[in-house]
Amino acid sequence: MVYKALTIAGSDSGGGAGIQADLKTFQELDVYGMSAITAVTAQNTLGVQGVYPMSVEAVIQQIKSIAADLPPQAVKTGMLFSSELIRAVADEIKHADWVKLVVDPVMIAKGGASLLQEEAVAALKEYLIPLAYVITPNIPEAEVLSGMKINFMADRKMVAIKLYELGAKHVVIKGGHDNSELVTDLLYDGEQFYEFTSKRLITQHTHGTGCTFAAVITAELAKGHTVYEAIQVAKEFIHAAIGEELGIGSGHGPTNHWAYRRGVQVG
Ligand SMILES: Nc1ncnc2c1ncn2[C@@H]1O[C@H](COP(=O)(O)OP(=O)(O)O)[C@@H](O)[C@H]1O
Ligand SMILES: Cc1ncc(COP(=O)(O)OP(=O)(O)O)c(N)n1
Repeated sequence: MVYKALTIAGSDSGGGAGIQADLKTFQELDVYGMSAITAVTAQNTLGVQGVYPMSVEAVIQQIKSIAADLPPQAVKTGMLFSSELIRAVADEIKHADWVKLVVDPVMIAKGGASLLQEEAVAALKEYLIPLAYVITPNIPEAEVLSGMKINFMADRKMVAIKLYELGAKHVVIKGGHDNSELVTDLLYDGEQFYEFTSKRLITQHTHGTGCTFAAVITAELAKGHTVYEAIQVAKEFIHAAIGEELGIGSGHGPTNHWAYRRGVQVG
């Protein structure tokens, strides 16, 4: 059986995040990767130098072409940029009846560049999040989506409930932006909370962690694993990818997508 996953996201010319991170991750996990590109970014480890959105027509045709011939078992969305693109992508996903949908609500790159227009947040909440099987915001994204401030784990739990009420079946609020010694990602499935914790690795090479983490979940869902199992793998994958630095570029370097496959053990 060949498992197939589709990413609907932006291109990162530097190869650390976006479509490139997703396809590398799918490949590392033995899942056949496909893409629908929503925007091209000119980007490197120092920041984002340009954002060039695709037309709605171009994005929709890419998705239709895949749906007609290569139906994926799981789909991920990343950078969607505008409310027009969000609405059109949500319509196509609904039409294709793709259930295993991982929505990574990408808003701002680590260097500060905006990858989502401000007015598009409402469209994310109204059209895409209700279709999500899993949503994977980081802390700042969860704050924007909920309109609530997160200081402690108790706040994160309240926000997770609020995001679940938007219609996502599983909410994962990632902990990379917290400053504690341990990094905890929180899962809420509508009934219970689960915490996935690892040691915080001290490095500036964390470009693309969110994309990679959500791509692992997508790949594992495509293989038929549960959300809980998929997050366990995602946490191990990202820990190895951050832990064994490639050390390339002079800014926030990309993670190492082959570290997990090579069985790298990071303390
Ligand atoms: N310094 C770190 N050490 C270990 N794990 C990390 C670190 N930073 C992020 N992670 C992990 O990487 C994933 C992405 O987290 P986060 O940085 O919050 O997302 P984003 O890249 O979307 O901002 C999560 O699984 C988180 O636990
Ligand atoms: C094209 C593109 N998509 C998404 C991101 C953001 O990726 P993320 O994994 O959140 O990593 P950082 O940019 O925050 O390091 C991106 N930069 N480019």
